[in-house]
Amino acid sequence: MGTVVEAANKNANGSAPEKKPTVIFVLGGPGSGKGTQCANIVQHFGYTHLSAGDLLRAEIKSGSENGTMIQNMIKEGKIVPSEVTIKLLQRAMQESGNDKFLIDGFPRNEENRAAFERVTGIEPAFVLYFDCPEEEMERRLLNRNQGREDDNIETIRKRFKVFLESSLPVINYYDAKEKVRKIDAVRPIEEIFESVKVIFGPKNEKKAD
Ligand SMILES: Nc1ncnc2c1ncn2[C@@H]1O[C@H](COP(=O)(O)OP(=O)(O)OP(=O)(O)O)[C@@H](O)[C@H]1O
Ligand SMILES: O=c1ccn([C@@H]2O[C@H](COP(=O)(O)O)[C@@H](O)[C@H]2O)c(=O)[nH]1
Ligand SMILES: [Mg+2]
Repeated sequence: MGTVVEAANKNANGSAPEKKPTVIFVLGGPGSGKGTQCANIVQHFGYTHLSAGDLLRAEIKSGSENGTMIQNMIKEGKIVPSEVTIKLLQRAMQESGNDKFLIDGFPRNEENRAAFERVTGIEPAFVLYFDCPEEEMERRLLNRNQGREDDNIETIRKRFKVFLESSLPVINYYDAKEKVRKIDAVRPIEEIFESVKVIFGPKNEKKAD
């Protein structure tokens, strides 16, 4: 006979429940360096990086029926409806074959957050928050040169406003649950990654190939 904890961990049919994937939300203002640091974390710690913005941009390119709506929202710096973004994230998680994910740039508002937790049943292990002042983020975005339709001063200002009004409350929500790991993002990339490494810890490092 198993322990009480083992019994509680079994489904109605007596089988062990599926283990939930580990999810870390990577948040911060536009241009704070989320994607840059996620690339390093992937190399070092073996997570799969899912940028919600990249998934939405790929959906536009795929010719999906939602493409025009997504493109218009991104040009305006607005937040795409949760059901669209969550479906893309769920599909990418399934296709990855991995069980640990950096979800970058999502959830962007309270509705995103609640819908993700309701639909997937997943709560983040923690939230990595890259803290960067607007003037530095603006400089980085205007110099990014990746041809993004939203890297122009007019859309950048709208994105900053949406971040302050809608995304910061999500960070505050997780902060109240002591889940936020805040990083000073106004330093050289390598120095920031040293702080990131401390948060993930040496025991989570990938073994050398
Ligand atoms: N610590 C840093 N110092 C200077 N430049 C940086 C730093 N980190 C990233 N950058 C540069 O700033 C730009 C924005 O970085 P990145 O794309 O990683 O930000 P992001 O948070 O993912 O932005 P977005 O929210 O728009 O997707 C890139 O050109 C990147 O090379
Ligand atoms: O969860 C999300 C993520 C992104 N968007 C839209 O995409 C752009 C660009 O996002 P980046 O994270 O900067 O790549 C963002 O301004 C939103 O318009 C979204 O709606 N929901
Ligand atoms: Mg990014």
